[in-house]
Amino acid sequence: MELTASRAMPGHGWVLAACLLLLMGLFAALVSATQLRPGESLPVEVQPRSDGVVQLRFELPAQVTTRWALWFPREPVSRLQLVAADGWRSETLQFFSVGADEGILPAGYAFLLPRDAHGPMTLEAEMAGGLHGSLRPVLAQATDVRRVERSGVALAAAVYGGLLALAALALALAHASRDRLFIGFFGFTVALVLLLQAMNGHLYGLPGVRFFGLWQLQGVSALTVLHAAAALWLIEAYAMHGRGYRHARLVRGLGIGLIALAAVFLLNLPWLAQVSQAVSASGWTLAGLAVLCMLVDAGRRGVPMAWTLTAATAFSVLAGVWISLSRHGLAPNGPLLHFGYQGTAVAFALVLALSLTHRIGDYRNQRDRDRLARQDTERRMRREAARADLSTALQTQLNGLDPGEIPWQGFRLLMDHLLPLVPTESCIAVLRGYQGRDHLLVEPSDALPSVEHEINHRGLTLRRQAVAGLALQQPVRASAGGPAVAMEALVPFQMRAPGWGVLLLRRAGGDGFTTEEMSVIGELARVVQLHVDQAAAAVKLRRSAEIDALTGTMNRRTIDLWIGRTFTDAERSGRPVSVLFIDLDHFKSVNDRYGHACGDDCLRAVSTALRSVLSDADMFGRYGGEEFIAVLPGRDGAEARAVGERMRTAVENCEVRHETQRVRLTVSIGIATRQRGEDAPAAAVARADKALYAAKRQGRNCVQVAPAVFS
Ligand SMILES: Nc1nc2c(ncn2[C@@H]2O[C@H](COP(=O)(O)OP(=O)(O)OP(=O)(O)O)[C@@H](O)[C@H]2O)c(=O)[nH]1
Repeated sequence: MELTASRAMPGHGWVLAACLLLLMGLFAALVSATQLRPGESLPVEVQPRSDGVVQLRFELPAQVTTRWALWFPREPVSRLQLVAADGWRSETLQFFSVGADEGILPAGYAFLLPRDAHGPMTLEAEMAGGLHGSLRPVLAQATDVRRVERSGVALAAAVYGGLLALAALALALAHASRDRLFIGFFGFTVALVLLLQAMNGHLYGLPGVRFFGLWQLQGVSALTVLHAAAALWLIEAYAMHGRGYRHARLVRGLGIGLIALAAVFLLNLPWLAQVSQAVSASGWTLAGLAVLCMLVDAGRRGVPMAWTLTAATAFSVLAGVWISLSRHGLAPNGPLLHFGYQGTAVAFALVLALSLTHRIGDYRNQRDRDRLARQDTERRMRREAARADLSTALQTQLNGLDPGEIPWQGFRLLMDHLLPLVPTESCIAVLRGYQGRDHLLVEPSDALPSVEHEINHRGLTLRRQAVAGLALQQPVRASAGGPAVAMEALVPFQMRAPGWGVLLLRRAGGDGFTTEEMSVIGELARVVQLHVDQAAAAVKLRRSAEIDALTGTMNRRTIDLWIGRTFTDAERSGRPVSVLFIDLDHFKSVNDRYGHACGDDCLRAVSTALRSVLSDADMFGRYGGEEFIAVLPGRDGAEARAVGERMRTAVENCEVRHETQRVRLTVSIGIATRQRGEDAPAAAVARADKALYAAKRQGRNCVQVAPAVFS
């Protein structure tokens, strides 16, 4: 089975769009809550002076019904204090050190004006740390300022909470998947949270990390470039997943440069303080552009979510650059832009998180592929084990069987090994004319009578299907045209015509056999047939080594083997054994006169005539050329002479017909009987040979029995 790795999850785009819309809606609601409604604030005239002091002019209502406050968004000025001409001084607020009464996530600097303040007022805002362009004072009633502060806290909490939730998710995914990419995402998110906290001035009020305020703006710069390096590494790993990026070395070099820059910022060198912001903003922008290039390249290659990430990155870079410029008074500023940057950063992190969930789909596909591969391996191993088991069983159990029993036993073993692998209701092996015999094997065996009838009925069709040689599946119907009650797998055996055979397996219901099952059936059937053919051929070969090809009687090798055993048995039992040597008379002249083919016919005819005289207990064979031998266990010399005489007569009366010729032959016979103490045949054979020689000398066509000692 082939798996296509689905890169995108179904409905993923909709989930993403819905999440983003929800997030943006939440941000819009929270940001609007941080704004004062029209009429809630009074105008303030801002006049920066060359000595760094900013003059603020405004007019409070004459009626003192409520307390007024001046509120500044929390920008990174190191110190801020308001001074009135009459000597009134506000408390001093610092960006890098949050006072205990400012709360944990202050959104701005709030100064309560004197209780009785009314009419026109001029205040001087003394600040250190630059960034005058970002000073946007808001004059409102103290209760409204507190509400704006509370909304700011809620917005910041939502931003940090969302990002920290994504960081926790990244850690969980990293643990589950052991993919370094999720650790990268965790690092990216944590760096983003720290950066936003540092930029919003929240980091310096948190217990445990307050000390970070020591680095002042250089700390913010270090976090800026670290965040840029994390984004660079993460996007390179995500977008270039499994494939080298053309400019990978450049990107890595930039990343290492940014980390080195962060280390330099953390040295807190005084001369760097002035330029750290500009340098870090440039590094951040450069990294953003590199990320954009990689994402565009990835988008072109069809990496999922690459275009969405490109859009989110472009927004983030633009917002970041804009904020940087506006802080230096080079671009218009506004709360929406400030908070919008935070929203864009969170949206970017969310899009990235959703993009990374594609990896989960990849893992799932990979796991499915692994599982399928494992199942496939297990199946192959089971199949291989079954094949090996069957081969071993066939090798041991077919050995030494009668040729007629070999196919039956072989196909019985096939069923025994096949049925546990391919569960079926019934299994039938039909063999016709296979090695000269018909076989029908049925499992379960009590179905044999009905199967026999059915197979006879289907004989012609089955034969046609067997000869076609194609394994197939077909429905089995209870009646012609009726519904299918079972599926039948038909696997033909490859047999030499006119023999044919098929294996039929039936499975109840409509469930057919899988391709794998059909293949296993075919493979095991082939294995069995191979072994059966080999076993039958081996028997044939063994027989041909024992039998004389011309006469079909034992050959000399077999006779030598058996005569030795007969003599050993006779010595043990004390019974007599006689050996007869029979030689055709003047056979050379038969060959010369009628030809060799006629001579062969004569040898066959004489062999049959001689054998006809002997009993089953006697041994007979061709000893070589025109010489035969007979071994008669339990017969003494007199009995052997009588047998020899009958043999001689049988040949004498035999007329061999070859084409138009009629040939008559005679034989001379020499006989010897085992003597006491002889447990080997050599001496008796030699005496029989001498007796034969004597018979030839006597004039042939006669029988001579060897005396104990020839003179
Ligand atoms: N056609 C045929 N002839 C064979 C075969 N084996 C041996 N012969 C022949 O048997 C003949 C044996 O001849 P000889 O040993 O001279 O004996 P003989 O002619 O039978 O004469 P005597 O044994 O003395 O009676 C030879 O001509 C062999 O060629 C065989 O397998 N087929």
